[in-house]
This record gives sequence, C-alpha cells and structure tokens, in this order.
Amino acid sequence: MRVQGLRKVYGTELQAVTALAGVDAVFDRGTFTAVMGPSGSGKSTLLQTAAGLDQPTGGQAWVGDTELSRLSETDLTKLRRSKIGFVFQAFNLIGALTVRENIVLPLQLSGKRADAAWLRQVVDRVGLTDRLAHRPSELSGGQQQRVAIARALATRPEVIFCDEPTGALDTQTAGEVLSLLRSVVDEAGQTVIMVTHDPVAASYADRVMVLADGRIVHDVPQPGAERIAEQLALLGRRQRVTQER
Ligand SMILES: Nc1ncnc2c1ncn2[C@@H]1O[C@H](COP(=O)(O)OP(=O)(O)OP(=O)(O)O)[C@@H](O)[C@H]1O
Repeated sequence: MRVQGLRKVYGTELQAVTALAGVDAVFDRGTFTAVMGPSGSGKSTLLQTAAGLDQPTGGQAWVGDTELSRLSETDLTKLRRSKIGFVFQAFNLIGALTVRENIVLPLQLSGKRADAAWLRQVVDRVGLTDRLAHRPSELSGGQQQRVAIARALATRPEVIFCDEPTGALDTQTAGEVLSLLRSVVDEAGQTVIMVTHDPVAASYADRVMVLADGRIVHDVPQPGAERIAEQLALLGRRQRVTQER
C-alpha cells in the first residue's frame, strides 16, 4: 500500500480546511503501522482516502499496482471488498445477524464463496469458535471487536485499516485485540495500518507515523510507549505555543 502527494481539502474557498497537505508513505506488506497525532491532524482522513472510502483532492493511493483514482465506483467497491479490511472503534457489527453471519457478510457482498478452511483458521485465531451462533449483543466489547477483526480477515485482504480499534475497550481487552492484530501481521503476513491516540497501542506496531496539520512530522520504527508519549506531549506543547502566538 502506498500514498503519494495525498491531499484533502474540505469545504469551499472561504472555509477551506486542509486536512491532508501532501502525504507520501509506503506501507510494506506484512508490516504494522500506527498512525498518531493530535486531534484534527488528519489521521482519519488519511485512512479514509488511502482506503478509497473518500476521494482525495489530489495525489494518489495504490493497493499493490492498482491506483484507486483510476477505478470506476463499481471497481473501487470491488477492490475495497476484496483487498481491504476495516476495523472501527464502534465495531459496526449487525445486531440482527449471528457472529458467523457477520463474519461472512463481506464474502457474501462480494459474491465469493467462503473458503471453509480459511474461515476456520480465522475464527480459531480470534478465539470465537464456540460463539458463532451468538448475536453481537451477547458478547463482551473485546469479543465484538474480535468478530470485527475476523470479518475484516474473511476475504484475506491485503491491508487492514483500523481506526481506534481499542478506543472503546478496557486495558486488558485492548491488549488482547492488539496481540491479535500483531499475530495477523506476523503469522498471516497481512498489512495493518492503525490510527490510535494510545502510545501503548502504538507500541504493538513496527513503526509509528505522527501527523500534525496534515503532514507527517515523524516516521520512525516504534520506539516504545514511553518515547511515543514523550514525542506526542512535545508536539502538543509546540502546537499550543504556535496557536498562542
Ligand atoms: N467532512 C468534513 N468537513 C469539513 N472538515 C472536515 C471534515 N472531516 C474532517 N474535517 C477536518 O479535517 C481535519 C482533519 O480531520 P481528521 O478527522 O482527519 O483528524 P483526526 O486526526 O482523525 O482527528 P481525531 O483524532 O480528533 O479523530 C480537521 O480539521 C477536521 O475538522
């Protein structure tokens, strides 16, 4: 996955907000990247435009050799369904469906037959084998997020985008979900790009990318939760000083 010169401006001339001011980044296969930065720095916008959920104002995003802006709306939807998985803070499961039905939904939407062996492996990895007939409301928050991860994995996507996947979970449950994402990268070789505010969550990644004002201001191999927290605090202080001037 890579993005080049990615720009996003919301609104019209007088009230234009530059959410992304030209972002270049490569996310190698089988790596886990945490995207961090102050509120409003463009993290979600980066995720949305890189994943083809929203159109950038300028620049390009590629999944493998495919440049997203060249695709028709139909082909973009097909690509999103087959090559990209999404995990959100709010789980976004369908309450009327069972765990199994939620997990296979992306396959059904893309008209693919479920690969039974892969699905067994996915369900086993997320530890939900004995919960397949339950409804999401009968599960804990951590279990619901594991269903969402299994659903994201069902189509064997090349890249999984996570927006604050542990934002609604307690520390221990968050740790379990993050270990699961780590194992998806290490054992299944998938690429994970995760937006998070939490330095501990970011410490599970291989690399931490920090955005400020729609630009990458740090892009480093992950230095540990403490250093990440220090860097973010420094960035917050610098921003406050700039705003006060
Ligand atoms: N639909 C929109 N219309 C106008 N402005 C928007 C829209 N979506 C986002 N923005 C603006 O773009 C900038 C970046 O927003 P974005 O949601 O990407 O930031 P973020 O880093 O994910 O923030 P947070 O950590 O608070 O979720 C912000 O200034 C935001 O107000």
